[in-house]
Amino acid sequence: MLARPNSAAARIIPAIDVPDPARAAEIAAALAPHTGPVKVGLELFGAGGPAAMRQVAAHAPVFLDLKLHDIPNTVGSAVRALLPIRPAMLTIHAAGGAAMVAAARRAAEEAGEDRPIILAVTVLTSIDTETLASTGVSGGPVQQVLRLARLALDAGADGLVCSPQEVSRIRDAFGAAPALVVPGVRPPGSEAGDQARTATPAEAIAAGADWIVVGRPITRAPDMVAAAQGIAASIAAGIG
Ligand SMILES: O=c1ccn([C@@H]2O[C@H](COP(=O)(O)O)[C@@H](O)[C@H]2O)c(=O)[nH]1
Repeated sequence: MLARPNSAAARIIPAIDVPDPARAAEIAAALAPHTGPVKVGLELFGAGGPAAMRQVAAHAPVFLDLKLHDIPNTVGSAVRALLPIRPAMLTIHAAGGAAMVAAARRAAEEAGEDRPIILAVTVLTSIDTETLASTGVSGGPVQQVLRLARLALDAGADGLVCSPQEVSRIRDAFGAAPALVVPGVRPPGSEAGDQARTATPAEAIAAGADWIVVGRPITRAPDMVAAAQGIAASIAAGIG
């Protein structure tokens, strides 16, 4: 399994959300010396499938963020089908329930020691209190994140995806063991866009994130490498 990061740069997962596999491989090649694992998500996987993921994986371990959410048999089978492309990390939705999480973990274990880290997405970082309430969940994101975190970790998830605003609460409740991968991260002065629960890279890491996921603030910057280096410097200094 992928080890926890040991440098500020290694904590940054750039999200390569482009629909062009060749461009994605170029971005991965440029950023890999300055960051950690790279994210392949629904946009790139939808455009280029396993072949696109393999091209990216030539440069860095892949955080395959497909957010699987289906009946347990289907999710277990989907995880099994993805093992040959060797994702380092793979996401499922905690809201799929304990049996679904357990099926994902069991399937991942078929890969042996090099198996992917199974990460359960709690509440998407684009969801605020009002949006969550509109789906029938009252009490706010923190409460729901903690509820889903317990469900997922008890069922066998290796870690969680949550916003920077819940990281310290998760560490308080569950300690150092769960791997925490944290999107919704915005360097000071950058646009939140559709992200609702945000904090800066340094704040997310100080709260206890293992990895932060940063997409547009890096991939839409005039100089992607400089943007990634700036984020790493802010983490190392604990500022920003
Ligand atoms: O709750 C979640 C889970 C995953 N993501 C993913 O992270 C990146 C964030 O991209 P930005 O451009 O930095 O907003 C993106 O690939 C999402 O699919 C998330 O944002 N929130």
